[in-house]
Amino acid sequence: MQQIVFLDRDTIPSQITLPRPAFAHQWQEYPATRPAQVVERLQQATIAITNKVVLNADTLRQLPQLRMVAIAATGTNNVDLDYCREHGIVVSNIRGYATGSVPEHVIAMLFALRRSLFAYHQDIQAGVWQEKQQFCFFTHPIGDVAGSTLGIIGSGSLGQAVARLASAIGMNVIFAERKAASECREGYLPFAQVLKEADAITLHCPLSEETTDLIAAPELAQMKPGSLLINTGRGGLVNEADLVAALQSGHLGGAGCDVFTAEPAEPSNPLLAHADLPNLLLTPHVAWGADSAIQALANQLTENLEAFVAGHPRNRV
Ligand SMILES: NC(=O)C1=CN([C@@H]2O[C@H](COP(=O)(O)OP(=O)(O)OC[C@H]3O[C@@H](n4cnc5c(N)ncnc54)[C@H](O)[C@@H]3O)[C@@H](O)[C@H]2O)C=CC1
Ligand SMILES: O=C(O)C(=O)CO
Repeated sequence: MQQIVFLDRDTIPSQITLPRPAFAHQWQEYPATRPAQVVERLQQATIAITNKVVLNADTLRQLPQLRMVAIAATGTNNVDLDYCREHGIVVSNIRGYATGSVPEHVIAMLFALRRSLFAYHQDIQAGVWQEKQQFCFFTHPIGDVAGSTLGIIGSGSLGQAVARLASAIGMNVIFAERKAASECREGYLPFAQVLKEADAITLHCPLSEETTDLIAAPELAQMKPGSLLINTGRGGLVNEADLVAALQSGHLGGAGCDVFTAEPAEPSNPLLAHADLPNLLLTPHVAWGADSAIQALANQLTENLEAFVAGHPRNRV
């Protein structure tokens, strides 16, 4: 009988139905799991479900029963895929479930930053209006989203879905070729050219060795003055301290960050430590968080388990 252990069940909110697989199984779930608890909790497991709990080689080699890791997310950077491949552990992820939710979050951040919504809210709270003589006041830039250029890094399901929504609101969309590439595929522009030409950049590639610190001081310096950076990919794609410096210097117009190098982010994280910057918008990794998206994720998770047990794994990574 399959022994299924879900390590971080509370990442799926209670209003979402998580269908139980139809095959015979024992199910054990934990609201959350600390690194030190993983090995003990997965000792008998044949199938581990994890959203963000890290399963590295050190942990995996202590789990001889494990046959499948079902990642309850698209991003796979919390699991040592090489180890799993070499040791016959099937890994599956969830695909294309948030093509409504994430793009809406990205576009919401773009509008909020381009129109300085957070900054105006802060000024009203600080009593700035009472010092002015008019029905309105202008203390922060307000620009147009329509007609501006959006640079997209990562052209998978989310990059493409963001492109569709951005085009619908009148943005010009350009896709970046990989940073290290010497030639450009059709439909892509060189990475550096996208940095230079875009009024806003949005990140939709996976976190890997190749993409860690993809955007750091040199790349931020190449971005157009006043441009925006939106990161709903993974925190490690951006050097957080360098991003804060680019906002403080006034070179960057604003940044929207949904993901952080460590989550939950500590108060000492550079972005949290500067969360009062008027042009920095932070959300706690909730771009995927529309109920419709999470329900689609939950359904796909069960389908992945059933396909594995039926002998034809799907969404293998
Ligand atoms: N904040 C949130 O709530 C969510 C964040 N994510 C993140 O978004 C990422 C993308 O999701 P999807 O579009 O569904 O994945 P996907 O697998 O459909 O697309 C990823 C794309 O990135 C490209 N890519 C890989 N390495 C690259 C590189 N070095 N430079 C440029 N492009 C590269 C791939 O070729 C692919 O086209 C996930 O890996 C995950 O980290 C995903 C869902 C929700
Ligand atoms: O699906 C993903 O990769 C997410 O980050 C949401 O958990």
